[in-house]
Amino acid sequence: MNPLATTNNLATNPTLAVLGFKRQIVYHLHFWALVAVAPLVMVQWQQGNILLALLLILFCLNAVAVIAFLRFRSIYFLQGRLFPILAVICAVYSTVINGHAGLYWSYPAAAAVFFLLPLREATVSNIIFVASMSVVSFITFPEADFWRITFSLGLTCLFVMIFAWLVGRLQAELTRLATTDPLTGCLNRSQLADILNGQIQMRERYERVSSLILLDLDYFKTINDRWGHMAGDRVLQELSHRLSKRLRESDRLFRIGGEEFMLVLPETRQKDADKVARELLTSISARPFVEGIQITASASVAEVGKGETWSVWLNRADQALYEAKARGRNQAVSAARQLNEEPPEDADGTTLAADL
Ligand SMILES: Nc1nc2c(ncn2[C@@H]2O[C@H](COP(=O)(O)OP(=O)(O)OP(=O)(O)O)[C@@H](O)[C@H]2O)c(=O)[nH]1
Repeated sequence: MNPLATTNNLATNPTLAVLGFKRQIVYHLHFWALVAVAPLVMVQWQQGNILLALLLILFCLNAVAVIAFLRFRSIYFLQGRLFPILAVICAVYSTVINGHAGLYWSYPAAAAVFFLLPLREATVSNIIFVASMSVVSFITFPEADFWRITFSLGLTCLFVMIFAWLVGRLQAELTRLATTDPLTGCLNRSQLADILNGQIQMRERYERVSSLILLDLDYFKTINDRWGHMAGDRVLQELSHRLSKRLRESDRLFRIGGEEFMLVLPETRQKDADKVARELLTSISARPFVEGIQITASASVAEVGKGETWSVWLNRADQALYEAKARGRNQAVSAARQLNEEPPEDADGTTLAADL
């Protein structure tokens, strides 16, 4: 896959969009820095600054490697970390030997650090950078210049740090908004394929078997009709609260439709997932919801089968949910296994909670 494709085309999920955005930043910074710095190699070489010219060659080689790895291998060469380190070293050394001509490069170098390193790492690096530049300018330039350089470079760092921090927060907030359902806070469908595929890989590679539960409220329409939509919304909120209280931290809770939820239980076999489903249905029917609303739910349970895709896995669970509804609701049904699959050791019929 082209690493930059996620933002050139429309990304298929929010996590990929953020990844694509970060890759674009790394790619463009390295590309344009290469264009700007390559001619300087000749200039410094001709001026006899051999060490600086060699450092700049190293900088350019790193930029070429990062661009090539991102384009053709979809990976970060050295995590993109060599750029800020070399940029800072070159800027400090160039200021020592070239005076103001070298100093000007410290401003883009300081800004680039914030776009390439994690915020905390970038802040610490730039504090060290500004301190080094202050020492160099104190030794190299008149006192008035020393103050100007220290404050202007410090202020540049502060502005870019605030910008990078706010962009990071905005990214996190947009990802949260794009991946969760605003009413209940559960995950929405955007994460569904990724998470189910992750469980399938765990099964294929490590024989770690996961299960999923589909859960759908019974006759929810009548709640809306009788108590109104707001009450219906509060039931859904309380339901997601009750469900998440019973789950482990590694479990994932999705709202995949109006009153339909999906729970992914990593490393949980069918038998244990059946038990969880029964307990969830009990927790729904045992106590009334807001305004004394009494409601039940139907559920289906499916362990991931060997070699099956996420849509086949989900489809098996869907069929079992239809069956739970058809059998009179308020019960959980185990999904039929794939045709080519052996039955579980403790297969005991399909209806699990007819006695609820
Ligand atoms: N309050 C509220 N209602 C919703 C929301 N999303 C979907 N619904 C309602 O949920 C109801 C679902 O109705 P049906 O699909 O007939 O399902 P049901 O009444 O639960 O019947 P069964 O599933 O067959 O037991 C519809 O009336 C939708 O308007 C929501 O976010 N809030």
